Amino acid sequence: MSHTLTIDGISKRYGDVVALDDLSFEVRPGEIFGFVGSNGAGKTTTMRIALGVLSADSGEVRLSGKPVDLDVRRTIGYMPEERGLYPKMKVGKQLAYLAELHGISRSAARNAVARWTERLGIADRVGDTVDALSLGNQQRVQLAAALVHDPAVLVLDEPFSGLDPVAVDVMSDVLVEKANTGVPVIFSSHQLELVQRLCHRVGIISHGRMRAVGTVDELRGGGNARLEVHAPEAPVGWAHHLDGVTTISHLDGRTLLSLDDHVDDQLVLHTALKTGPVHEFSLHRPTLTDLFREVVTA
Ligand SMILES: Nc1ncnc2c1ncn2[C@@H]1O[C@H](COP(=O)(O)OP(=O)(O)OP(=O)(O)O)[C@@H](O)[C@H]1O
Repeated sequence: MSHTLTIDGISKRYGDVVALDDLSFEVRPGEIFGFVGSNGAGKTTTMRIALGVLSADSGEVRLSGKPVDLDVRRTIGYMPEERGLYPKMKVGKQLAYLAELHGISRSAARNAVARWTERLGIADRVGDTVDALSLGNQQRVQLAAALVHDPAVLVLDEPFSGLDPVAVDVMSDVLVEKANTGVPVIFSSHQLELVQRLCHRVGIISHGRMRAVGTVDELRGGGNARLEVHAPEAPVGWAHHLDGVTTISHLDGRTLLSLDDHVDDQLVLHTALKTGPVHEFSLHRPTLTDLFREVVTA
């Protein structure tokens, strides 16, 4: 059965710190949702509340309409940011134990451990204790721990941090594969190129509030266009007087401008030509990184 994870108006304070302020969004069946935001924006707090290990002051998290209780929690595959493995326990034994904790039979757990350790490239380490593994391999074990009980939802807190490029590819393939079976997948990350490439939709959180949600294309369409102008003789500030035009940078005759919707780029070209020759004039849509900067500094 496919599920929708709904975060409905959750707020959370730690003393005076407002960690989450009426946050709402949903992750749909088969969707990979990228959850991005600055350090301290509220991502981990949201995910911990979604899993039910932390309670919200107000608001609710539901899985297909059902509030997250102990039963629902067992169907969620969670990868915590602080990681949560027993360092002295053997990888295979630990994964089988965690699968059984989620209600999987012993033989099914054994099969799942074999399947996922093979898939994640750690099959030859099942007899080792976790603390004997490199950090990247511990992370693969942590992902295996989130997968061995065949979860209905995946909630992953910075699963890509510290992974080598091959491990990033393996992790990406696994998330796509799970989403293709109808599982909603949410992960947080600071690697925005990866998020842009992998996610169906993205949510940008800042100071505990969701500032933008949508497909990468929707978000990029909504952001200001970027104009790159190479006019070697143009003085600093040549575009400052133009209405709706913001200078982002100016270096060695190359100026990067942000254009509001109503701005006619030909007027900008005209202005640039008045300063001398224009060797390059190119308009592009913002990347997710550009949008992120715009949203979090707004
Ligand atoms: N246990 C806690 N006690 C007090 N304040 C906390 C606690 N946990 C989180 N906070 C505060 O809540 C806010 C949100 O933190 P959170 O860890 O959710 O952010 P984050 O987006 O996951 O950050 P990062 O990208 O750095 O992991 C921050 O201001 C943080 O300092």
